[in-house]
Amino acid sequence: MTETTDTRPGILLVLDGWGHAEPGPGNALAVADTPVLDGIRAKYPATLVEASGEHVGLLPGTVGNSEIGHMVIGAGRPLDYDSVLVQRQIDSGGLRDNPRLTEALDALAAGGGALHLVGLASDGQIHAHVDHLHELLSIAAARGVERVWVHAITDGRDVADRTAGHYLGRVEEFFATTGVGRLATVSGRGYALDKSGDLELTAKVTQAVADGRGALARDHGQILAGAGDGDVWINPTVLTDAAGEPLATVRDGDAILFANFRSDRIQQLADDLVKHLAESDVRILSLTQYDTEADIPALVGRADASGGLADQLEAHGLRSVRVAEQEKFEHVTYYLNGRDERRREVEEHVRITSDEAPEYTARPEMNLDRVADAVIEAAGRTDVALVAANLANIDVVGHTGDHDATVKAAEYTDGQVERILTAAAATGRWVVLVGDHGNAERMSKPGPDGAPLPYGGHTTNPVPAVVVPAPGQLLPDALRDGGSLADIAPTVLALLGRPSGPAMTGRSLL
Ligand SMILES: O=C(O)[C@@H](CO)OP(=O)(O)O
Ligand SMILES: [Mn+2]
Ligand SMILES: [Mn+2]
Repeated sequence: MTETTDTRPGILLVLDGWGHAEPGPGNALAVADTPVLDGIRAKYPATLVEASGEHVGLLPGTVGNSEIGHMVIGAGRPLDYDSVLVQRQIDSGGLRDNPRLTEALDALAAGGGALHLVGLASDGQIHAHVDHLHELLSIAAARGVERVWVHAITDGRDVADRTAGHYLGRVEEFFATTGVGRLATVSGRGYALDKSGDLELTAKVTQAVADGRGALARDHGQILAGAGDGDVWINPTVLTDAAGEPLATVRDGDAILFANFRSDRIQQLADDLVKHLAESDVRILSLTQYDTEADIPALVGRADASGGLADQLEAHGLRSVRVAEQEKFEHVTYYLNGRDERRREVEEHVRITSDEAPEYTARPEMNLDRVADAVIEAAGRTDVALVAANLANIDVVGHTGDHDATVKAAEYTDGQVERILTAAAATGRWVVLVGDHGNAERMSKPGPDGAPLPYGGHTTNPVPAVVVPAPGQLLPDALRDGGSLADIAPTVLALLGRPSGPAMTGRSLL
């Protein structure tokens, strides 16, 4: 790690979903007209860094995601992500003997209560893995629990759309192989995993899961036949018996286990169900630790992510201003700080909100101009050592799967980056730009018949990392190749003229 003697304040821009791939079908970033981003990658020290799989603490071959991406950028080291910790407990047999789980299951077996499993049914591995339901069903059967209800959440965002039938079929196979379990409700993730605070969406799932109230269907085939808007927006539906009665409701003596390993979306549903069942005698658990208001016991704890950039800035008395739109505000604050909600005196947060409902395809610009305004304002302050911002468009619009809207999102981002670079030069600041995982560089995937289908999910591609020097700043003419997101915090600290944190295993790219 080379310490620059030339210490200057700077700006860290995380371009969400900004991955790298060779030009080709579906690469919206290669098609987009982005002269500023292309220009700095050619002119200034730049490289590609890994942002997926074991490089950032995910299982090998797993696409990157915003949580682990921002956590590793902040921590300056790979972190065992919750999905890895769960898989490790499964593989070691630890989950089977997990005392919180066995105590709950034994109480159900003794009292005749039912277990309700609530989770995203896909193998997208961003929020959940459907195979974890298989393990939980198998453990419940082994502990003598007779009734297990699966409340499946359909995806269509982390995996190709209209694949819910495939995954629900897998869940039905789990029932056959483990000898226990039935499907009780099916809800699209647009309802069940809303994180915008729209509790009307959440309530429809809570009523279906807890009270068996909502649209009715005899089997999941009937549900999918009516799923006109794709997997994300499948109406929360209750499965019924021949008489049209709901197969399951949550009763006293039952237990609910949330099976997503990622908290930031399912936590809204978990809190709503806890409130809804406050007067009931229902044990509620989660597979991993959730950031809910309610205190929900978790089966698998999370890795320690302390000692990162936020702690180093605080230790050196360096003020930072964090800026993002609401979709990515937690990422540039809470996750960048290692899932630590302590607000440090040297830290200021600017959350850009909008009162109109987001229309990402129609308005790929989102509110990025206001994000850039806030970055430029903070850059003008001499008491601010670091401005750290997330530019959300490329990922958030990328998730729509709409190639042309994503091209526009990238082009608009290019223009706003130009404004920020101009302000940085005027205020004597360097700028580090990095993606947190790939997305828009791959907007289509071959379907079962080989024909390209729209794909709005993340990728395992590396992401660009660029250092734009402050005017007159002396920097090496190239960045070290072969790095990962773990090397960003050490690079930022070196540019600030500070050493890496002792817990950081990443090394400066300079
Ligand atoms: O939107 C989300 O929750 C995930 C995709 O499911 O994306 P990101 O990791 O970028 O938040
Ligand atoms: Mn992201
Ligand atoms: Mn995303």
